[in-house]
Amino acid sequence: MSRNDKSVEVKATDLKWKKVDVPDTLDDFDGFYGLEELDGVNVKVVDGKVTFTVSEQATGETEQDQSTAAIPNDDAEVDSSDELIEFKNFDDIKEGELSVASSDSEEGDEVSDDAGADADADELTSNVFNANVNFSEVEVELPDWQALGDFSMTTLQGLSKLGYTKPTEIQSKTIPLALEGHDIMGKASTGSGKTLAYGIPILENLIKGKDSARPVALIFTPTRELASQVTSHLTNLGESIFTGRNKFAIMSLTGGLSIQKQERVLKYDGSGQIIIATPGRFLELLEKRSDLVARFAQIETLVLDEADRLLQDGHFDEFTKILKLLSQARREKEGKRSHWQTLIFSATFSLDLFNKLASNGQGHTLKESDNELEEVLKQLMTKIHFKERPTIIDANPFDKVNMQVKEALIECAPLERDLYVYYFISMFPGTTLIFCNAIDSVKKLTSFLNFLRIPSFQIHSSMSQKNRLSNLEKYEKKAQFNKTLHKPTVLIASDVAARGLDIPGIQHVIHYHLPRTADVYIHRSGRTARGQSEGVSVMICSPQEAMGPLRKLRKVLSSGSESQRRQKRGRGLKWQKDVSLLPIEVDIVRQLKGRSQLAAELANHDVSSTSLNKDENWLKKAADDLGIDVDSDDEKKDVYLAKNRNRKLNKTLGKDEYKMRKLELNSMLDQPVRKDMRKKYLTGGLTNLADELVKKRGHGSIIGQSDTDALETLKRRKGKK
Ligand SMILES: Nc1ncnc2c1ncn2[C@@H]1O[C@H](COP(=O)(O)OP(=O)(O)OP(=O)(O)O)[C@@H](O)[C@H]1O
Repeated sequence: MSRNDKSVEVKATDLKWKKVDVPDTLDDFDGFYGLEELDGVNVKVVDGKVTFTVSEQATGETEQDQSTAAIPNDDAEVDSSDELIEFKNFDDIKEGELSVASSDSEEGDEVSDDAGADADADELTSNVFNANVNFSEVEVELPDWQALGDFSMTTLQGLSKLGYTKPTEIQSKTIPLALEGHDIMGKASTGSGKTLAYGIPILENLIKGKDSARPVALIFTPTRELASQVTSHLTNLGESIFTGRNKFAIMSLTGGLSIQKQERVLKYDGSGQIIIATPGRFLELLEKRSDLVARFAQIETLVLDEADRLLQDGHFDEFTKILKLLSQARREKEGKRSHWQTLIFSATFSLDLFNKLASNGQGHTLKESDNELEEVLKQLMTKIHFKERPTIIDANPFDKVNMQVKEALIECAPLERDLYVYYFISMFPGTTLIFCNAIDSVKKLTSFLNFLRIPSFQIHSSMSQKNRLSNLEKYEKKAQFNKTLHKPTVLIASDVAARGLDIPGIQHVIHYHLPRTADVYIHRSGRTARGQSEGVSVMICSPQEAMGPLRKLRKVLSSGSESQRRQKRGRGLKWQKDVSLLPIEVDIVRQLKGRSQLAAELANHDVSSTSLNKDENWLKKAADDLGIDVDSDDEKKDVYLAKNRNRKLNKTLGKDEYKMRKLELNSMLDQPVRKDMRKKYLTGGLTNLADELVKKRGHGSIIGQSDTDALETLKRRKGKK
């Protein structure tokens, strides 16, 4: 198509497909192997959909001319965009799918009306072309993204491939300013796309940068998992930049992995242009290799993801040391005036952070009327040297918990937490992430649920990095498989997994223990309802907790300036009205009680005996290292060790006892749980349960229970109020 031709968009079905003769060796199976090709057509992906444009001149000609016009002759200028389209995996296309595309349909074929043909054409385009198009080889248009800035085709192709046709609110507000180099403090709810809000401008700088030796950005995250996730998010988005570029251009630097290997990789040309690091490991590297200080002092952008967490606890000291080293080196090399761009993001710039920062400085306690973010920023500016006063972008000014999260509460006796976790997962067999405040509880709950034949995986901070990542992968794989069977899959974690982790498809978050602070609650609950999806967050607490920690938590969550809240919700809600009680089917709880108790005993045995073995091995190893014999009486003499040992021994079972309980539990688990226990016969009562069973309708493991979706159950309940 020559440049000065105007082009018009045409449907796939209106294109002049040309059959390609298939060699005689292949039986043609009624065209199933029929290859079709096109030329003189410009392919473009707009808003994620494949479109075809041909020159206006070509569409106005006769059938005969069009077919020759479609074949560029020697002297006609062949536009680089003219393409022969060959679709890979042709045999993936179901038979007849292309029949809509071929213009020379056989005589007597049923000619569907226009609307029907259009619908078929759209279906064909989506099934065949969008599913098969290789985004890195076609031109992409994403108008809503391109309105934010002049993006490279690499970024647009990456966004198209990921299916992100529209930016989220925090992305729309952040990206234009970030591209201009401004300092930004961004706040947006969990799962709202903050990673790409700072990631896309940085990727654009990498793509457009001329000097592959100059580092572009340093991104700090509080946990290794989050660093590895941000690395894969950015690598996925910018996938096509790696052809002809060092594959370590984007890399993570975290603990738990070999520091020697990381040093070696950093020596390759073009490596580490974008670094995603945890402060501890990064500081270790800077202190070990002064040349890295000079190198990374040249960055264009510094990012603090989960900034409030990074500036709390242990991270803060490491972080300020890193900034001091880099700022000093920058001043020496490029003078006082030169400074990198700083972007800080979180879903919670919490009061706790403010009070911590204020307590170290000359700050004052925040009054209700103050603007929380402004005050936190004032404090931050005494700790972090910004290039200018950062622009505050608050994409979530009113609500703290993501609006797409439906919250609920289960009140139960302190010793019935396990039973109600089992009840919830039995009733709502989806994907569930359970948070515990203690690692011991994580271990016990994992064992408890596995005894109840509920596939459960654990991640907590005392596991090695390798085990944490492999358990996360095992969970995701199992969840993918169980989803097709409508069976539950559970991940149980300590708060190391509370922040930032973007685990696909988590439907429910359960707070087995109430979190210690409001921001932990917000981040935990934000592991569900990612992107555009919705989710459920359930707190399990005793009546005593309901009047103590829960009351405090709900009041902090429902704080924020009252006028803002009233404006947003029409009237301030009392905290009790914020959260609905999860409806409980008491007769089902009763049926689950026996098996829950047995599983709890078996889990206690498992965890205690494992721990006792570990203690013994540790004691033996310590004695060997000291070259002394361990005398069994020594333990008895040490009061603490003896007490600790007895506590664990009391939870272990004898071999026969263990076997008996396991047999008893398994025979119980083979009995179906039945809603409304009083129904003796499957065919009696209002619903014919036998019919439901045969047709596999309703619940997979509770006969007579139809609801399997917690979100719908809670929405329906909210509607009743
Ligand atoms: N423009 C977009 N359109 C659709 N999905 C998106 C878009 N941007 C990001 N996502 C997806 O939304 C999910 C959440 O993104 P991300 O992890 O960046 O959220 P976040 O705000 O950083 O969350 P958290 O506060 O928990 O760290 C991810 O699965 C991401 O791939």
